[in-house]
Amino acid sequence: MLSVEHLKKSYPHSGGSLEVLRDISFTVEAGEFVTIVGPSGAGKTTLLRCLAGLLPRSGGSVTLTTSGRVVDSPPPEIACVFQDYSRSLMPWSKVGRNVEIPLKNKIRERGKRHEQVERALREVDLDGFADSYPWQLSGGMQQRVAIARALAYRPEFLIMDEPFASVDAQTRADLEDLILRVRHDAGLTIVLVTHDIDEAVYLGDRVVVMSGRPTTVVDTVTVDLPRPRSQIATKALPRFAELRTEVLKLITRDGAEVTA
Ligand SMILES: Nc1ncnc2c1ncn2[C@@H]1O[C@H](COP(=O)(O)OP(=O)(O)OP(=O)(O)O)[C@@H](O)[C@H]1O
Repeated sequence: MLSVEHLKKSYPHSGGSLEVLRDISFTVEAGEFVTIVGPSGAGKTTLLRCLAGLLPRSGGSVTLTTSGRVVDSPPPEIACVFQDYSRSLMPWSKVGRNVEIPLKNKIRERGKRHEQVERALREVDLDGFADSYPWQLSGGMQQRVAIARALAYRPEFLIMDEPFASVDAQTRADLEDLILRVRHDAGLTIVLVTHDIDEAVYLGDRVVVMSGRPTTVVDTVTVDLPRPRSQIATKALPRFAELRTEVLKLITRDGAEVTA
């Protein structure tokens, strides 16, 4: 379980300080899919970077309660996928190598590493593409490489920052379903930030709604929609519409801009 308690983050700004996260507390249970929405500039990326140990906190704590580890640097249990696959993949390295590199310290034996790479590429339906370069693939395929790289690491937690924001609508829907499938198969715990309320409700077990800056948690909405989810059947449920309205009301209470 991941526990976030009274997390605070300010940045130095114009000789003073910019308070971004004022007081953020929530937990993520093992195996849970938690989505986070909030207005632009609320500090969602800042929050994820603090959760992943990539950014020092100004106060509060982030703890992996199973191991008791306080997250002060990137922990081995967590892997991240960011929005901009074009910046996160190395264009000069083939797909297989991109997926393999983070494994180098974890798995010393080359053969085992390659097995893990092939398995991860299969999980995202990219078997046969290990010898392609990222620039030879479509945007959606490149983001699948970034997901495979995270999966190959066999993390307990996957932290995703707007991972589907740079692809077209149909690819986005396909990637959403892919992540639901791999999460189910690998028993992953996922925290995902999105601007898109439909996506937050469709994917999540709970939606954490953040206020505008200086940011607090406005509320957490439990998504009591049946699984497995389906782009057509789930989104046609009256309960889906009720939940998206509930989240939208919580966000717009703050006067925020969102994709609804
Ligand atoms: N490294 C940094 N140094 C100084 N200020 C920063 C830094 N990173 C982010 N900020 C500021 O913190 C605030 C929150 O930024 P952040 O990117 O975390 O928000 P966000 O909710 O993810 O935004 P968006 O929804 O637009 O992607 C912004 O005002 C931003 O300018």
